[in-house]
Amino acid sequence: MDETQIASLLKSSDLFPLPQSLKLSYGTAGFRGDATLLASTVHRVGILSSLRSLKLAPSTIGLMITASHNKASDNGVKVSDPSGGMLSQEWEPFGDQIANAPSPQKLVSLIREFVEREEISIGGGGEGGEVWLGRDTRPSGEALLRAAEIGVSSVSGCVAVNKGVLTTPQLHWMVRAKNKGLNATEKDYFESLTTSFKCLIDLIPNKLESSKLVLDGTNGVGGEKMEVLKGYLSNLDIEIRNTGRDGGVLNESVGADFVQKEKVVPLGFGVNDVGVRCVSFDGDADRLVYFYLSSGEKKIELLDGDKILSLFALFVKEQLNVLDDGCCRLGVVQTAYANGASTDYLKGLGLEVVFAKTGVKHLHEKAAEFDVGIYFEANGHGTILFSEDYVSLLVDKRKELSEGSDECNAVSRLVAVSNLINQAVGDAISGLLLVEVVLRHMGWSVQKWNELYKDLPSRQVKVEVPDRTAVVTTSEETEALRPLGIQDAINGEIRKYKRGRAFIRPSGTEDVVRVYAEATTQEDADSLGDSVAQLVKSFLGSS
Ligand SMILES: CC(=O)N[C@H]1[C@@H](OP(=O)(O)O)O[C@H](CO)[C@@H](O)[C@@H]1O
Ligand SMILES: [Mg+2]
Repeated sequence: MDETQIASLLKSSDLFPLPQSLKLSYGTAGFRGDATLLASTVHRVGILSSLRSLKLAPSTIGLMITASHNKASDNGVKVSDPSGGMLSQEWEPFGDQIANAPSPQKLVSLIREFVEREEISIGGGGEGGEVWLGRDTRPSGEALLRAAEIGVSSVSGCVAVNKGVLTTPQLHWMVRAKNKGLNATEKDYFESLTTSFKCLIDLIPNKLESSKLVLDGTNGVGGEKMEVLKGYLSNLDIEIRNTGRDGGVLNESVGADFVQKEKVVPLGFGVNDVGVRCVSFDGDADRLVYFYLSSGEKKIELLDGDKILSLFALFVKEQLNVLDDGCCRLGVVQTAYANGASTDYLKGLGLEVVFAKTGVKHLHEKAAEFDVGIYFEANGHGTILFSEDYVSLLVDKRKELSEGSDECNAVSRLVAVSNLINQAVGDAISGLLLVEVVLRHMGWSVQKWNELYKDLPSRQVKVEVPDRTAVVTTSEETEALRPLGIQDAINGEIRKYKRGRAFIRPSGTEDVVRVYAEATTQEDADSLGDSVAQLVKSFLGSS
């Protein structure tokens, strides 16, 4: 790094001093926190993104400003690698180091060391770097995006391109397309999704009239983008509520996280919606869950990520059965939060089920090991990954099949699904379109879909503790290794309940320890959850 580069980094870092006592970690999904404290973090992630782009030159990197399901006053930042996947985990420790560097001088010396170690060539006349920036609808997003732009441009030869308000999956999709040399605008995203959606609808053998779907847009970017998408589609009957324009607050008693965790209707939904198929997005539209009201009360029937996964798995498997394609390795990936009944159901279908740590970066990695890998977190974040080799095999196969035959239709469906469902990351918009197609294909109502299996009652509790990092778990997060003795105490509680299951882990996105409990009745699940939460408090102290 030459003197001019060092001076440029020092000058731009002076503009964004680190707030006192801020301690951040890249976590499950990037850096998150109170938006007023994040300018230095976002600026530094701008620098990191430029370095990543130079390291992998020529390539475009994505930088997304969002705090997803967290409250509106929070914000955050996460990075997309050129593949459209999450930032390589190998770079996360460097991200942590620079985000927490106490002074511009220390920051620059860390960057200097890293650039040398990684042999990144800056301003050497090689390929320049490019970072595409997106943000959700949070009011703090604009100023933070500006901080990111300044960070990106303080690295010589790197340019920041502001793509404005986007969902997280849109940005990931666009970055992936750009690096593959494909058309990569937001319009291309909408066109690609709607073309494959129409193709799948055309391939439905017995088309029935479809009923109305109601979307809870969580007062965020997802509702806004679904309104744009509606303009591209004639065959989707959808009503959009909680768009953010009707006075509601982002994620406040609305959205996928609220609906999935609380199991009650979001604001804006009520007695008039009994029996209607409804869907909720989260704040950056990378998660979706379906639900319906079975009575006039607030309680809902929830169709979570596990049920969406099961629906997708059935559909894909049905197509593979038509092809009699025993050589396609189809697998599903879940986390410890997956409802035990869903895992039993999937295994009962003869599917290979594997487990990963919480956070889509972990699930994505495992799903990519299959020809077709379906992954979902129970909270509704997931997608279907098709290996490139398998898609080309399908495309070649289609050429040999007679048009309109069952085999040809099955191949066409699979290829269309690979174009519809976001290959970069879980995407509420493309997930919604695929659920709608599959339900119509099966001729199923949301109630019928819900009957695939019955969820075991479960309960999630958040416990605020002085230091959540005191909880250390095994790699699949089902057992706590620290604090010493807590797992034995948890096991003691679990043993008291029929089909009891419970685990704890530190959240990667909130300053809490999470407790998950499952049992055969809701009372038992609640009681198990509460007693494990009590154990957490007594081992770690409450804050
Ligand atoms: C139990 C739960 O829902 N955890 C969520 C949540 O992570 P935590 O590390 O649990 O805070 O946010 C992540 C990002 O959206 C998501 O991937 C994950 O599934
Ligand atoms: Mg999200």
